[in-house]
Amino acid sequence: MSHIDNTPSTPGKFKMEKSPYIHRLRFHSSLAKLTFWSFMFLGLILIFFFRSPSSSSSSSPISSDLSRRSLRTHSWADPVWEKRVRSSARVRSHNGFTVLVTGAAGFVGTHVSAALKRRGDGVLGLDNFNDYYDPSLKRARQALLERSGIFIVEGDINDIDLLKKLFEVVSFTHVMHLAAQAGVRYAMENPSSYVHSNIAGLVSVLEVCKSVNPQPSIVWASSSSVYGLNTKVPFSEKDRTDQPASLYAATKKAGEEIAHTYNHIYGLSLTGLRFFTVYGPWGRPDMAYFFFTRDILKGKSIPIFEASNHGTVARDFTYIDDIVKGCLAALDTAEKSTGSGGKKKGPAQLRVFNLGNTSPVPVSDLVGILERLLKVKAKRMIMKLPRNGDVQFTHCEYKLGSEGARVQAHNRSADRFEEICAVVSQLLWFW
Ligand SMILES: O=C(O)[C@H]1O[C@H](OP(=O)(O)OP(=O)(O)OC[C@H]2O[C@@H](n3ccc(=O)[nH]c3=O)[C@H](O)[C@@H]2O)[C@H](O)[C@@H](O)[C@H]1O
Repeated sequence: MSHIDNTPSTPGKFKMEKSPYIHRLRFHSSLAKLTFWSFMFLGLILIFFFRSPSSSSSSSPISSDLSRRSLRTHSWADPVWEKRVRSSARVRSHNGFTVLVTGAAGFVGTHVSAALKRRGDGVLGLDNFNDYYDPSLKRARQALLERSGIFIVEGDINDIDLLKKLFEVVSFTHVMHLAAQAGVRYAMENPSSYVHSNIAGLVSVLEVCKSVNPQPSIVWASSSSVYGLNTKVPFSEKDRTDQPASLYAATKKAGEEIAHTYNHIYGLSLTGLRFFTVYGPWGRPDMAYFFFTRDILKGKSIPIFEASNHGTVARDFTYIDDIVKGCLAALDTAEKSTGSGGKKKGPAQLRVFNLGNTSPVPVSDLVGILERLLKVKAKRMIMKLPRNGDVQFTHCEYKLGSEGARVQAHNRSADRFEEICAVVSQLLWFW
């Protein structure tokens, strides 16, 4: 792949280094040691738990508990840690930016971080490596970024003390805020994770950004899902966004309103990007193109949704390289925030842009492409579109000559939909 230099195009190459035979041999000889150290470790945890002051005060607020935990685990006083942070954020090109990328071990975060670094910007990553999907994929992306000199600090965006510390060490000119709880259907299972990351997390990032001096410009990930149950196509930024069909969409919509507030009160420069079903190398295993490929190869049935009256379900699938170009263009065109130290000094830029491919593809066609490239016939199971967050279609509109033309200019050209299969089949080492 051309888009991440000097790195393998799939994480499979990392996994290959771990031989299953080596694991098996080591397993028997290490079993006794493992049992011994497990008991030692358990003992230490129990001692720590009973001696810990927080274990006796169950009434302490969650936030301060989180903050205490983070203070215990971060090695902030460690000059080596600070050196890594500074070195990762060092600008290597004339007029380059210093960018804090949240969610850097995520799918989009990894690609954006690598692209920024490649053109000479300073990049520091932040990620909590949660287990929404297999964290080993996030670790593999981390290893990839490390090779190009990008350090990912392990921590949560809700950890205000950590965010403040990062701004103390580095004066970021921009924040690329991509950390979020993704996936529309998972919101039925774990609603609070969406509130925690997409609302509380966004607020804590903005709280810190508004307080520092100088304030950074912020570009952040909204979603095509904010168009919700709208039936007018294509979706324009001017369309209504008050009918979300999932809690995910509602939290992204809330994010857009929160952005308005911080822009209005504190003069933060804010650009929200509505991503349309992003796909590509290093993608997320919870997405349909991923598990469809896995299940077709396993001979399992594929649930293909259709709307009432056999209506087609379609998505404006958008290739990752286009999204990266849009993110970089949004950073490049972002104006400076106007406030400082929590005080607004004048009106600041506030923008929302669609980032999509502008040509929706029916899900049944996606399965057809996978069948052709995998050379395996899928067992199609046509199902009624469930009422758990899915919308019938998404369709991105761009207006040439509009304010967003520069940000969106790149997104109309590429249609690499057929790369899905090649990429995903290489990623199947996860299963
Ligand atoms: O643009 C967004 O804002 C969102 O894009 C993505 O959501 P979606 O567009 O729902 O992607 P994805 O799950 O791959 O389903 C693809 C298609 O397969 C259909 N689908 C899905 C599952 C299934 O079992 N059967 C099926 O037909 C399904 O109905 C759909 O038509 C991101 O995950 C989300 O985080 C957010 O960024």
